Amino acid sequence: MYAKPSAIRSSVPKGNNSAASAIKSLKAIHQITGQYLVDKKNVQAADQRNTSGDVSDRDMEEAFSVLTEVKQLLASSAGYRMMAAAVVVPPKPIVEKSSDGAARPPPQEVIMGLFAQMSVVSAINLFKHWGIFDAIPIPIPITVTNNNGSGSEESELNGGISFADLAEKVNVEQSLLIRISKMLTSTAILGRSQDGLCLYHTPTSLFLVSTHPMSAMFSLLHTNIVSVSASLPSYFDTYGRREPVGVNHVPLTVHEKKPELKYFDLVCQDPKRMAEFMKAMSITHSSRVPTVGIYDMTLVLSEARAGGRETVWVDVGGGGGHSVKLFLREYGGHDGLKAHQCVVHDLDDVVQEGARRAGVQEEDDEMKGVRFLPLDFHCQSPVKGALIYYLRHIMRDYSDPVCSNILRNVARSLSPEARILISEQITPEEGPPTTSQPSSQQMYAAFKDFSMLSIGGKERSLDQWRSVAAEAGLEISRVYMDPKGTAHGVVELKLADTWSEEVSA
Ligand SMILES: C[S@@+](CC[C@H](N)C(=O)[O-])C[C@H]1O[C@@H](n2cnc3c(N)ncnc32)[C@H](O)[C@@H]1O
Repeated sequence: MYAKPSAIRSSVPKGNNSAASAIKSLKAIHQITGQYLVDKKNVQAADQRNTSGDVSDRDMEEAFSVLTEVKQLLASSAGYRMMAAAVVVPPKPIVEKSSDGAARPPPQEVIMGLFAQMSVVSAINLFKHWGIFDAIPIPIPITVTNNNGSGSEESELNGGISFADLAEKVNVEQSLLIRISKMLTSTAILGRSQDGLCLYHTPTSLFLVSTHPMSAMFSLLHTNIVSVSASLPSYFDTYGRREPVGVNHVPLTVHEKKPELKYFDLVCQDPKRMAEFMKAMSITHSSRVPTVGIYDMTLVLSEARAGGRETVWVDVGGGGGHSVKLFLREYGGHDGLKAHQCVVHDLDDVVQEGARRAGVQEEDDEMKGVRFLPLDFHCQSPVKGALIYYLRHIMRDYSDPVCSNILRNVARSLSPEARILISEQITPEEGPPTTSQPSSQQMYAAFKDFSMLSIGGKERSLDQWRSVAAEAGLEISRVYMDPKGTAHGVVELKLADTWSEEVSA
C-alpha cells in the first residue's frame, strides 16, 4: 500500500533549505503516480480494479496537486532539477537461440550494434570537444540531519542544465545538441529529465569531465584507435601486411604525417598532449591493472633494510614516478624501501616534469629523495648496481625487436643477483573459439593488444615474453600473476647463463 497523497502533503517541508525532504515527498508521489498507471493498465486489460495497492482517480488528482506544490518548492531551491532526472533504461537487444541453445542476438544486430557502440564513442568525443561534460553542473552531495536527531542521510542534488541554457553556454544549436545527446542518454552515459528538457550527469559521465584522468585516457584511446583506424588499410598497403617492427613508421605517426618520429617524440613535441598523456597514465594504476601486491618484495625489503646498496629500485620509463610512489607507500617507512634508494628514469622532459612535481606537490614528502634521471632506453643503460629494474607498461609500446633491444640495454646494468621486472598483461592463451557468447575477458585482452598496434606495440603471452627475453640474453626466473585474477602480472627476468657483453652487443 502507498501513503495517501494527503499524508504526503502534510509532510512537504516549507523551507528553502529542505530540498532533501522535499525530494523524499516527490519520490513518494512518483510511486503513487507509477502505481496509478499500472492500475489504469490493469483496468483496461481485465477490469481488475480494487486490488490492494490501487490508487483512485481522486488520489491521483491530489497527487498531482502535491506534485505541483513540491515542484514549486524544489524549483525555488534548485533541487527540482534533481528529481526531474529520468531513469534511463537501456534498450534490450533482440535475442535468438543459437544451434547450441545459448541465447545470442541475430547477426545483423551484432553488426549494427558495433556501429551503435562506435557512435557512442564519436558522440562522447564531440561532446568533450565542445566542453559539454564540463558545462553540465556537477551533482552536489548534501547531508540532511533527521528532525529527531537520530542520524543523518546523504542525498544528492543532481545538478543538470536545460538544453536551452546548455546550447547557449557551449554555443551549439539546440536541436543539434539534442540529437547528439540521444546517443548518450539512450545508453545511460548522460541522464535526461522526464520532460526531456534537461541534461544531467550520471556516475559514468562524471569520468568524462576534463579534470578526471579518465577523460584524458578517453582522448588518448580515441586518438590512437579511432582516428587511426580509417588509415589502417592504407598503412598496411604501403608497409606490407605484417606487424610493424620499428620505433617509427608506425600507423599513428604515419597517420599524423610524421612517419619519421617515434610515438613518444610526437607526444613530447606538444606540451598539451604530453600533459594529457601523463594524466591518462595515472589512471592505469587501478584494481584492473594493479601495481603493488603482485611481486614478492621480501628480498627487496631485506636489501633496503641492510642499506648496503645506493640504489635498490630503478623504474625504467617510470614517467612521473607514479609506480615508485605506490611502492614507497606500500613498502616504505622506517624498515622498508627508502625514497633515496629509488631512481626514476625517463625521457629528459618527462623526468624534469616528474622531479618538479615531486618537489612541488608532495606535501607529505613521500617522494623527497627519489632521483629522477634522464635516459633514452633505446640507446642507453640505466644506473648500475641496483637490485631491481622495473619496467611497467613499457614493452607493450614496442615490437619484439625493439623490446629485446631495450631489455639488452637494461641487462648491461644487471649484476647476476639483480632482476628485471616486467609489469604488464600476460595475455592468456586463447581458449577454444566459442560459438555462443563472446568471452569478455578474451575480448578485453584482444582490445588491449589491438589498441597498441597503432603505435607499433603489442601485448604478449608468456611464450612471447620468453622469446623477447631470450633475444636479449635473459631468461624468465619467476612469473607472478595478480592474485585478484586479472591478466596483469610480473615477469621476473635474470641474466641467462649464456649472457655476455659480446652476446648483447
Ligand atoms: C606507457 S608509459 C608507462 C609509464 C609508467 N611506467 C607507468 O606504468 O605508469 C611509457 C613511459 O615510457 C617513457 N618513454 C618513452 N620513450 C622513452 C625512452 N626512449 N626512454 C625512456 N623512457 C621513455 C614515456 O615517457 C612514458 O613515461
